[in-house]
Parts: sequence; C-alpha cells; structure tokens
Amino acid sequence: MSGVAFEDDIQLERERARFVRRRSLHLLGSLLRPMRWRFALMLLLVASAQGAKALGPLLVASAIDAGLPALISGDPTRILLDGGAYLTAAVAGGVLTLWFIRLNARISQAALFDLRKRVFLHTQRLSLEFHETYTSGRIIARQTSDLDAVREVLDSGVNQLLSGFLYMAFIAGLLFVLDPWSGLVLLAAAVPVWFLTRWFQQRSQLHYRSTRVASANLIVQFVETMAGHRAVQAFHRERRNLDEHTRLADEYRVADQRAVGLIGVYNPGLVLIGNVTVAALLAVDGYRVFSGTLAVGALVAAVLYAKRFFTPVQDMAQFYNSLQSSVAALEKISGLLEEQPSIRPPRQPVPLPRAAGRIEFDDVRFGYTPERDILPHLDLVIPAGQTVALVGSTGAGKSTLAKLVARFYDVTEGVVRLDGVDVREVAFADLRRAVVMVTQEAFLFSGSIAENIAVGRPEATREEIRAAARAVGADRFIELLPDGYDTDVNKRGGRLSAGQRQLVSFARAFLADPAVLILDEATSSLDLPSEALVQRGLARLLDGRTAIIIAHRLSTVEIADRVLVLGGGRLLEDGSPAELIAEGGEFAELHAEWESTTV
Ligand SMILES: Nc1ncnc2c1ncn2[C@@H]1O[C@H](COP(=O)(O)OP(=O)(O)OP(=O)(O)O)[C@@H](O)[C@H]1O
Repeated sequence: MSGVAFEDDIQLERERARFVRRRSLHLLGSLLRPMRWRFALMLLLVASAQGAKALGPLLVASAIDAGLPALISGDPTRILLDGGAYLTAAVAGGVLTLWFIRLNARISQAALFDLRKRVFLHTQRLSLEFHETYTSGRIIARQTSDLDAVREVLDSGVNQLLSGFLYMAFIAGLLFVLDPWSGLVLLAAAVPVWFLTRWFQQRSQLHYRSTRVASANLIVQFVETMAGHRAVQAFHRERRNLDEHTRLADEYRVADQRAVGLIGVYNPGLVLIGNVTVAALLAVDGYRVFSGTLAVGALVAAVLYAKRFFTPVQDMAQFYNSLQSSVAALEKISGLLEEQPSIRPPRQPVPLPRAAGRIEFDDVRFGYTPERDILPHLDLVIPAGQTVALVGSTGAGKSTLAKLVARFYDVTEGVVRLDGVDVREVAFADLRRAVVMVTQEAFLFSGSIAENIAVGRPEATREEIRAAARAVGADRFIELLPDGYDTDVNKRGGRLSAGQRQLVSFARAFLADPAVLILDEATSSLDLPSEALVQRGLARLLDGRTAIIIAHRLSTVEIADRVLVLGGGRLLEDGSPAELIAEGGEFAELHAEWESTTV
C-alpha cells in the first residue's frame, strides 16, 4: 500500500507504475461492476453500431461492380437491394449510436456519483494526522478537477476510444474480405501510425502528469492564500503570494503548453500518413484496375475505407490527452481511497455508554514521527470531575496531550485510559460522546446559530438548544441578532465576534454533555466585558465534568482545581494553583507575570 505517497512523482519506476495502474483499474472495475450487464449491453450496441457504419463502402462496391452492370442489362433488383441495404445500415448505425450514447451517459453518471460519494466519505473518515499533512487544497483538487477529468473520460471515453477502435477493426476486416491486397496496403500504413502513436503516448503521459501536479500545486497555494487571507493582509504578504502564484501558474502554463505542443506534431503526422496511404492505394489499385485484375467498385471502396480508417485515429489522439489526465486523476483518487485512517476502531469495543471521566496516562510515550518524541514519558491521573489547567511554554506538548485523550492520535507506547478502559478499546461513538474537544478556532458551520449549537447533539429539540445557550450565557446576544436563533452565521448581521463564537461553541459542548471536556482556550485576547462573559459561560460549562483546559489566561487558571506545568513534554509542576504559587516555581513566575499585565 502506498496511498498518496507518490502522487507528486512525475516519473514512476516500472514496478510502482504497474501497481498504480492496477489500483486505478481495480477502482474503475469496482465502480462499473454493479452495472456490468448494462455495460455489456452498451458494448454490444457500440460494436453493432460500428459494424453497421463500416458496411457502407462494401455496399457501394457491390452497387458499382454488380448492381450497375445488371441495371444496364435491364435488371434493377441488385442495385435497389444494395441501395436499400446502404440506407438500412446507415439508419441502424444512427439509431444504435443514439442508444449507446444515452446508455453510456447513464452508466458514467452513476459511476461518478458513486465515486464522488466515496471520495467524500473516505476523506471524512481519515484521521486528523492525514489531514494535517495532506492539506485541504489537495483534497479540493481530488474532489474537483480530478473528478472532472474522470467524468470527461467516462462520458465520452467509450464513445470515442472504443467505437473508434472497433470502427477501425471492422474497416480493416471488411477491406481484407473485399480485396486482400488493398488490406495489406492499409496494414502497412498502420506500422508508422503505431510508432507515431507510441511516441505520442509516452510523451503525453509524462506531460500530462506534470500538468496535473502543477494544477494541484496551484490550487493548494490558492486555497492557502484565501483561507489565510487575514494573515496575508496583516503581514502584507500579497506581493510575495502573487510572486509565488505567478511562479506556479507559469509552471502550469509551461507544462500544459508542452502537452498541447505534442498534438501539433501528432495530428499532422497522422494526416500525412493517411494521405500517403490513399495515394499508394490509388497507384497500386489503379494499376490493377487498368490491368483488369480489380473492379472499379473495389477501388472506390478501398479508397473510401482508407480515408475513413484514419478519421477515428485523429479523434482518438485528441482524446488521448483527456484520457491521460483522467488516468493520472484516477491514480491519485485511488491513492487517496487507499489511505487508511491511522486511528482504527477497536475490534471488540468495550462498552462505555456513560463515562464518569477519569483519565489516566500510564507510562505514555508519544511522537508524531519516530525520530522525535514529543511526550517522552508521562504518568498522570486526572480523577473524574476535576478541572485541570495545562500551562507551559509554546511547543511544550499541551495540545498533543489533549489530542491523545480525544484519541486524535494513538500513543507510541503506554496506555491512555478513560474510566480504566484503554481509549483504543472504546467504540468511536462512545468515545466521541464521552470526550469533546472545543478548539480555539470555535469553528462555525454554514447554517443558523441553532443548527450550529445542535452540532453537539443533532437530535436536540429547540428548547434544549435554548437551554444550552442559556446555561453558558449565550442567549442574551443570540436573542439580539436579527433572526435570533435562526440567524444565518454566514450572512451579514449574523457575523459573530470572537467571544460570541466561543460562547456558541460552549453551548454546543454543553448540549453534547460529555464526561470529559478538552478546551483549547483562545489565545486572542478578548476585551474585558467579553472575557467576563466567556469566563462565566466557561464556569457553567465545566460544572460537573472532567476538564482539561489549555490555559492562556489568569482567570481560567484560577477556576482550575489543579495546574499542570508542562515543559519539553514532561510534567514539571503539578498542584493546586495556590500550592504552586507558594512553591515559587515556573507557575508562580507565570502567574506573577499574568497578574502584572492584567492590572
Ligand atoms: N501534527 C504534527 N506533526 C508533527 N509535529 C507536530 C504536530 N503537531 C505538533 N507537533 C510538534 O509537537 C510539539 C508540541 O506541540 P503542541 O501543539 O502539543 O504544543 P503546545 O504546548 O500545545 O504549544 P502551543 O501553546 O504553542 O499551542 C511541537 O514541537 C510541534 O512542533
């Protein structure tokens, strides 16, 4: 399994390329399998339509060589039959084509619908660890441009490629039946076409891979700039971002230009080979007609076939680029789908329907990467109902410790327990109910305030939502909003301040009513009235549950039962705020510092 590991590589080594190809085909197969009978019917329709279309020149030859002489000697039957057959074949070809295009659209749209859903479901399932490194820009590229590339091929792939291929096969076959010598001339022309196509294939595959990588890089940079536009403006990064964007856009331009440039060689090459073939046929067959070994009708049919033979090649070549980008897209999507969540649900979950909230770190060691331990060794017990403030310098490992309790990551060694049960053995649903993490950003989803609070417990009634808001003191500002609880948070007038967002996220957590609450306190300083409001809301939220607060404020530390000072991933101090101040260690210093800045 390699997942998304090699998705930026332009040139894959042989073994890996084969693996990636197989993975894409497997994905395609799994998408089409449920519709295999419909797919088979479509193939049959495509084949029949092409067969009917290819009959034309043969009937023309028969009309000229047999029908015309019979007509001249007074018998119109043969030529009428040939004309009728020609008409029937043309109508049948048209009707069958219409039918298979419609069927193709149904099949391809159903497959895409399935794929779109799978990609969404899967990315949602992947663990935080994956999302932290893969970036949302890439996910967006997978969901948008890559799915579009796959759509293009599924929509017209069978139509262009398969029908083109079958048409050529029928033409070659019929020409051999009609006149093997002409068939041989056509076959000889296929040799340079084959070499030219191989050349084109190999180059365009490389170029198309680079265009996909370049387009994904562009999207990543764009999303990052837009998502961080506040920081961009605050730090006047516009110029630098523009330079970066220009560089990436230029890479994209160059890559695309190279890819398109290939068609400029390939297409005229094909046209040339086609024309030379027609000229060769005219020369060879013309001589044979002259010497009486070939009928005129056969010559006409051979020329018609030769001209028609190369028409689909051009279409197929044009289409080859879309196919390449679609193959590259499918390779990436299949890689993404191959990624496994690093946090796995337990095989035999221990039920924990109503946790009390006792947390225990037993001999825990943890690092995000094998090279570096963030928490080298931690033993810690937090009794149920205790409010713990985590303090420490930046990068000390406070968020990391909190993430281990919520099982966003698994420990490298040792055990984290909730109510005595290893968190790795608790069913996801129970763990998510028992442990809720309120992050600094206080993320709001699009929708109303009420819907945003209900995220904590989707089945909550309006009264329960109001009660939660009331409990944390969010009701007053909500009722003053234009539409109260129904105010859309993304509309003007519904835009909330940092403090208000915090209160909404508290109400959400209150409604969820977890046994353990983890709170990454916002570092941004609120003004004093908001801070007082948020602190009151917080106090009500904490009541009766275990809480771990990554604290950045004096007022928060003061409501904690216990303070843990973390430094370099180790517990440096542990005690009640009063005890630690009396001891005069690091916390006492920090406390004094906070006190001096808040007055
Ligand atoms: N996803 C990650 N992958 C790799 N390293 C990480 C990851 N997240 C954090 N780290 C590293 O782990 C260390 C501890 O980070 P953590 O976020 O736990 O610190 P913190 O004490 O919460 O800091 P802050 O107060 O600044 O939020 C840091 O050195 C950081 O670089």
